[in-house]
Amino acid sequence: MAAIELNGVTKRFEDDGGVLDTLVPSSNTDAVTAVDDLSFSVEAGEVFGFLGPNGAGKSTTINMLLDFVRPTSGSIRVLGHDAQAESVAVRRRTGVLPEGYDVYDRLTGREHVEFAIESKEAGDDPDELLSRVGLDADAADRRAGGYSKGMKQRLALAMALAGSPDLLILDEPSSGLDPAGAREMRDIVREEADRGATVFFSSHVLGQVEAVCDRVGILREGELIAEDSIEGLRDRAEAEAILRLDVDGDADLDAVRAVEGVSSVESRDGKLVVGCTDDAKARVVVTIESDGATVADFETESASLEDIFLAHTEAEKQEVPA
Ligand SMILES: Nc1ncnc2c1ncn2[C@@H]1O[C@H](COP(=O)(O)OP(=O)(O)OP(=O)(O)O)[C@@H](O)[C@H]1O
Repeated sequence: MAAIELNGVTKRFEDDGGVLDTLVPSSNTDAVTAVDDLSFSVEAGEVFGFLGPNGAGKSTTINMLLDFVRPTSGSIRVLGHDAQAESVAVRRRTGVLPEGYDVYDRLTGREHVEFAIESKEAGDDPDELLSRVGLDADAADRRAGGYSKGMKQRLALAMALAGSPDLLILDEPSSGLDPAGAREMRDIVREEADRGATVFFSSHVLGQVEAVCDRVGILREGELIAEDSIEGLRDRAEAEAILRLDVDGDADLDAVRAVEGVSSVESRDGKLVVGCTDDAKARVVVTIESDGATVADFETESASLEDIFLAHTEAEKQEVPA
């Protein structure tokens, strides 16, 4: 069974502060399409990494799963419930670590977790949850206003874990955590998946999701541009070469993009960087030179997973090299 299912979901924020109104004329130039005809599903028990650069629409999607934001069109089901009509049922069964969680300065860490346990009508031991995220009894007794950024993030995770939710939604969970903290967080994600929870994990850092996710979806400008297992992405990376070229003169980038086997073309550090299959390398050089430019030098290397991610997310930033 799918734990999360989106069908043709679009969210346009109008200039009225984001209030849903499908009757607002589409000619409204101040409107932002945060999510554009998005369809995908996450299976129960899966750890799904939701990747994308800043502003891609990740938080908007999460807010729609929880009915904090209403889609302009399309339908969303979460844990078998309609995300809008049955949002109370969804939230009861979901633990959320929101991006940039603001603590209540004057409440202690323990009081935060007690509050989360009560609101889930659960019977967890608050100290156990706190120690699971690495906050000891001393920290539990302190007011959260004095916590470091990483401690606040740990506290938010403890609150999300209250009541052993069927679905965990973690928005940039590693932000503010040191490497040891990020590792502990990943261990908890795996433990939660092992007990059968579904984990929906958003991040703009590929490395964070690579170690822990079964599958990833890459979002760019509100659209899902890739959906694959980490293994699938790795296979793709192995089949790809990265070509870094020093070009004298203006290369016709559209012509390079049109070369069979080319998946990305962009300018990085004054070089033209082309992602392509191995056999397309010669065609790329010929295409550049047939247009009057000269390839002064070039080097090739295998693509890393990071390259694949950047190729997908930065494709709009293509420019002619200086
Ligand atoms: N309430 C809002 N009103 C107007 N525009 C909004 C609102 N919320 C988000 N947006 C716009 O929607 C787009 C997607 O934003 P969103 O916060 O969903 O991206 P994100 O992928 O979570 O980014 P980040 O990684 O920076 O958190 C952006 O262009 C943003 O400016």
